[in-house]
Amino acid sequence: DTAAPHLANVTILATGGTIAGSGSTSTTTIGYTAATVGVNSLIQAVPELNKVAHVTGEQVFQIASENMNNEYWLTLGKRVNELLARPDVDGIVITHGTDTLEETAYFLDLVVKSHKPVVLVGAMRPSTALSADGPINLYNAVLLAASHEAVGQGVLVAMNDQIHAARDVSKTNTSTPDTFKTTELGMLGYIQGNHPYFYHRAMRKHTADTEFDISKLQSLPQVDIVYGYANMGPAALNAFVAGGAKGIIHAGVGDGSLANKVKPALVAARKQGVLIVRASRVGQGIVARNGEANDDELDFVAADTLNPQKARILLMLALTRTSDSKEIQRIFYTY
Ligand SMILES: NC(=O)C[C@H](N)C(=O)O
Repeated sequence: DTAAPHLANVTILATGGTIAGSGSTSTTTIGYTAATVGVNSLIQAVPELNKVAHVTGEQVFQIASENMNNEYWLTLGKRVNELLARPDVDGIVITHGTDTLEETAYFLDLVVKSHKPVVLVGAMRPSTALSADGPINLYNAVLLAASHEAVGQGVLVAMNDQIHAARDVSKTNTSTPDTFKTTELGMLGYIQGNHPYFYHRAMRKHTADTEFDISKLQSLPQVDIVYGYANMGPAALNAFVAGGAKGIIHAGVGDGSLANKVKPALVAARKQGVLIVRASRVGQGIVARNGEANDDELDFVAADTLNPQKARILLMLALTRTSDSKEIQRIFYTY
């Protein structure tokens, strides 16, 4: 460690993904193997990290992020909270596959109990590829996690020289390095010339200001997503309810409309105690309470601007606190 003594202490928690992937040739950008390179190799590949922080690496798990699950989230969230409670840890970077990176970021945004920076980062090209994006993304993420500008900003995503808020960012392209976008609500800023620049801040409550506590949880309640489309019927919904779902995210068409063929099954599920959240498959815009459906009468919850996969996370955490739908609606307008 050749870093200067005044530098921040940043822990890199590695979880796998393409940033830790390797392919058979330098032009292999699909059909490579994710989650093969260990955290020490990721750090050694970027000696410039030593100029911006005292970096420590820890391999939390090693998976492609399509295999992310609730148990991994609880393990990761607890580890982040343990580390951030220590006075000798100033910030955390999490290397992660990009497929579910936005979900992990939002989960941590809701359960991390600290104002210290937490930054998620990934790559779209494996470490062996020409112009691999992992090393520069990792450098930017460590720079951001070591900065005073990132303190109190909630969990951040650093990709492609941009800074995004966990709640609102999404993966928008299957393969290009500029895939992470906060399309309409807007990203928070840029990283340029070894400096983070912020222009916006997240408005909803996050990190140290949330009401969620995972420290004693061993599991999360089952919440599933049903996808809306023309000719949709109730079969998937009924299967999830029969399979034990405590909550359902209805990723409806438009602004969360309910098809006549599906609505009775949603009402029946709610009568059995299953929480129903109306979200949208569209990707942008509000699903408003009592907008496209009478949520007061149906006892449903509106997702506001959360996409279905993030609404699932908020509903799981809400269900660890309450099963009252009005209280859960308050939670959906708070985070
Ligand atoms: N670019 C990536 O990281 C994709 C990979 N399938 C993952 O999410 O682990």
